[in-house]
Amino acid sequence: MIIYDAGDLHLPASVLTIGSFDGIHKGHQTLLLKAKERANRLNAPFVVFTFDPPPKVFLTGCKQLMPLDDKLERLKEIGVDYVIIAKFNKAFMQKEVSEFIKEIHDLNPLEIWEGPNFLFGKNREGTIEVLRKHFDVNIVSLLICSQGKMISSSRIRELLKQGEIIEADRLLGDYTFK
Ligand SMILES: Cc1cc2nc3c(=O)[nH]c(=O)nc-3n(C[C@H](O)[C@H](O)[C@H](O)COP(=O)(O)O)c2cc1C
Ligand SMILES: Nc1ncnc2c1ncn2[C@@H]1O[C@H](COP(=O)(O)OP(=O)(O)OP(=O)(O)O)[C@@H](O)[C@H]1O
Repeated sequence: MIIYDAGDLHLPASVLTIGSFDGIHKGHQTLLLKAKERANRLNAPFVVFTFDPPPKVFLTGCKQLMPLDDKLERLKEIGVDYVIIAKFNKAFMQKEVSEFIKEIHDLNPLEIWEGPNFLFGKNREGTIEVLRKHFDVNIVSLLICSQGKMISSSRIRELLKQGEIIEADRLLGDYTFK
């Protein structure tokens, strides 16, 4: 189910992950599949809180790897129960860390899952340590590629810019979730 306003969703329990997830590359897939596994284990709905457009696209004008509809399709294949899509704009960006945390409380996450470099809130002031004061936050290890390089949406954008389509595709992965 797709929700456009986080305030519209109140859950007694959930497993949550928050992020841009542009491209749903292999690193994202590792994180999403781990969170899904935990949601199944805890018998709680799996919620993804994402942004449209991805914050980096809005802030820097860089190329978006994947249209929103494709992202939603991938998330459905992974078995996400609820996707919250926050419109990322100047007004949303001003939201304080404490206000965002209040919204998350309405989802009653039993666990939040992120990668190690996750930040959130106005001026990117929200860290994993801040989030841990309120929730059980779990971190997956950063997935790197076989040459030891970082897998990230930014790196894939860079590879595409340089015409390295095969390498970019490799990092995006083949989406065999079913
Ligand atoms: C309430 C809120 C406010 C944000 N404000 C800013 C901001 O002022 N500057 C910024 O660069 N990013 C801002 N972001 C985006 C985050 O830096 C980050 O992109 C987002 O939490 C997704 O994490 P990810 O980039 O690891 O996917 C904000 C995010 C949230 C949730
Ligand atoms: N290679 C990776 N391994 C594990 N988790 C990752 C990896 N890349 C991103 N994540 C996690 O996925 C979530 C969403 O991150 P985000 O969409 O910003 O990814 P990103 O690839 O780093 O994007 P960008 O390069 O545009 O900043 C965050 O919790 C982040 O830590």
